[in-house]
Amino acid sequence: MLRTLIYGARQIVTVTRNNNEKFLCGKDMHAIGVIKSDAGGLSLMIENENIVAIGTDDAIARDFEGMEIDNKIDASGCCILPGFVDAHTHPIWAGDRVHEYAKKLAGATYMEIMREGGGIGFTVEQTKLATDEELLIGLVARLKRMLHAGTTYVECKTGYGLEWPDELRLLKLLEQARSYIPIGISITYCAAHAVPKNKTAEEMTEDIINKQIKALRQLIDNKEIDVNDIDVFCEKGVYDIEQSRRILLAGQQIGLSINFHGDELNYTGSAEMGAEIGARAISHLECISEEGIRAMANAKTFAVILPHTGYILRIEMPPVRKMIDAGVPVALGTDANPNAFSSAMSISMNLACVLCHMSLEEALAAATINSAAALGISDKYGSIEVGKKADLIICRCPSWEHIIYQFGDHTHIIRYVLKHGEVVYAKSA
Ligand SMILES: N=CN[C@@H](CCC(=O)O)C(=O)O
Ligand SMILES: [Zn+2]
Repeated sequence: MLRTLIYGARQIVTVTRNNNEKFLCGKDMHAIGVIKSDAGGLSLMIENENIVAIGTDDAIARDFEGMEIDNKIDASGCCILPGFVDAHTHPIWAGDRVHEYAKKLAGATYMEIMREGGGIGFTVEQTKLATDEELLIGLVARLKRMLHAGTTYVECKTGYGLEWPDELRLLKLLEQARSYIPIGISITYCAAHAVPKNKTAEEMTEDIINKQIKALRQLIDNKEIDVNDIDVFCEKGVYDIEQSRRILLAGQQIGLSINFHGDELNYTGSAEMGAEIGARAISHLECISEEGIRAMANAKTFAVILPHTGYILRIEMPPVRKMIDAGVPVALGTDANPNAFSSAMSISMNLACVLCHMSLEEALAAATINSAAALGISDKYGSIEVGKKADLIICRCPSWEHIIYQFGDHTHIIRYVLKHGEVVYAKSA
């Protein structure tokens, strides 16, 4: 057995307060657990991959007296937080879209660019032209940036292939990435991300249901690929509400959880439809209705908020305060993709606080335990609790809030990132 001790910390941010909460909602999102030391430091003991004890340095030293400790990490002057869980990313693609960024700054909308063949269509073309090796190198480099920014688990969507052979290639590369980088990966199948040129949404709906999802089922049954969720871009001019419902239900029938893009640029009724069919999570929701908020609160469907997207597109932010007050569990993601080019959850949290009016505590709960729950993994990840996986960030700062407050400066603050108890990133002195 490998035993690792982290000692001397100023604060340990457990996030959950009563152990075993699988997510936080309503007022509980603001009341996160933080252990502070009045005198002396705080310790956390890890055995193999798991957290086995949390307490003062003195108490942990007493409890483990005489036992062999293989690694010791000095966290004096530091705060320990759970690794961030990024609940929504599109990390596998080729060809950037910096030229479109300039167009957007000059006033072009997301849909205007998409209708001219840019946006997702442009990235699909560039991705098709790239070799497997190029795609894998780009993917692993992006995942590495995320890991160094404190993300220890990430949802990764396909969606720049659209048709089966191309989507299959992306699935295989996402699966391969697991052996190149120690970050947790939850794969989401998102062939319904856009409609390919010369096809209609109806033709693609049939193709995805009758061809792609059937082929996917075989791969999953043969244990060739571990896919978790099914996704659709449910949006005016992309997949309509009924096409989205059919695709999502077909995915659900092969055992995938429903986790999709809805009510982003226009109100489509995605929130109501998602809650009705048992979606675990719906992302964006900038245009959600009051009825949609009630439906998601009742169904306890996670709202995955992506503030970087609203910021870059200069669109109205989702009504996050109303959602939290109504009891919708709120999670957070970077949306990392060639439109919203960003990989740091600390930046998403800052934007969530300033632009979506979340408190620091709510933003952290959304970026940890709730994002883990939005991916169905909060039994093991998303908080610091005895028995959970030791996915941790050690930050040098006077109090944990600095990781959000010091906008864009996470590289200066994060000293160590641990995945399953192992140091996978250490800031050079
Ligand atoms: N809205 C749809 N999909 C992505 C954007 C992907 C892209 O533009 O390449 C999103 O979540 O923002
Ligand atoms: Zn997205």
